[in-house]
Amino acid sequence: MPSLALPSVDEILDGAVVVSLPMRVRFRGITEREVVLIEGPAGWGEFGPFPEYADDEAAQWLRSAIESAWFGDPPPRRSSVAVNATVPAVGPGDVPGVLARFPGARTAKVKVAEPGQGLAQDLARVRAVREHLPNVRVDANGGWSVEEAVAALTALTADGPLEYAEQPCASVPELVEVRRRLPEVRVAADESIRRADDPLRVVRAGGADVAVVKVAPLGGVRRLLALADRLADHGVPVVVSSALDSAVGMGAGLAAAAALPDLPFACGLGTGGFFTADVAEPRTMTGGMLPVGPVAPDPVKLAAVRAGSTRARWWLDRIRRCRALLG
Ligand SMILES: O=C(O)CCC(=O)c1ccccc1C(=O)O
Ligand SMILES: [Mg+2]
Repeated sequence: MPSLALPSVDEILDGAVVVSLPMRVRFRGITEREVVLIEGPAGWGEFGPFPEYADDEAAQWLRSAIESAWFGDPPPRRSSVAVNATVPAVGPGDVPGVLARFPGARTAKVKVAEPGQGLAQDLARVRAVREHLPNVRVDANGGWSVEEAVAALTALTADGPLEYAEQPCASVPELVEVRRRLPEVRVAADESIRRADDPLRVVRAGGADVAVVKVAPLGGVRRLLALADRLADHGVPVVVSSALDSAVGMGAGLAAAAALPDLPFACGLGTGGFFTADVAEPRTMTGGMLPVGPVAPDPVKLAAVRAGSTRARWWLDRIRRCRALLG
């Protein structure tokens, strides 16, 4: 991919569609997910860096969208991928309704350390999930101090096993310390990889047992696969996860998961059900698995979720700036 010529900004913007997908539940503080779909000779790609990301970080997401639309997916090694249920910071009473959107999933990732909530709420939510599913991981999005992480993970593992704790604390030294204090709890790094200049730093420092990897922030499927290769040299397996992607972006995540030589954990690619409308017919989850393969947007569905002209202009300007940064 780096050796291939990138399309011009006019080629990228020709046919680009800005969409706003309404969400069923608040997640990451948002209730509407805006992304841009671009079309190239190999199919469709998705550009959806979160609005607060600076251009240098967002440029990697553009590289990823270009890869999908101009160069397509690498060969798959599997035709379907096991996914986890993703449980936002809801009350225990809402857990069954959330889990119902992930038919057959045996693993749940439960959000914890939500601002404004406490350990009692995390424990209640995780307990409610354990009544339905055997396998639970938690994601704190860096929300705990080391002391809070040790207390929370001790309490959460007193009740039952945890597959791993994703980004319990924000910084690499804190992750290293949590691992040292709780050697029996696996730590997964997400933001320490996705938002780092050097995605291997956390692993070299001894801060992660598992790496959560997302296609767009890493600059595309092939870059993700190259990173997974290097992580494997350190004995660290990867879990491919979404960035709240539309059905098009999810195709890239599924393509990456399908191309990996080893895939020991369920992937966080089941979040399509968070949207009440998407750009294509939702993939059908059966037995906790999603089928691999690209999708093209459905023109009728696309028209229904098209963003207004002010937001569209903002996104297309952002693409212009990011394309310039890719050189
Ligand atoms: O991994 C999953 O189960 C779903 C994806 C997810 O949690 C996520 C989606 C968008 C932004 C951040 C995150 C995250 O892992 O923190
Ligand atoms: Mg995470």
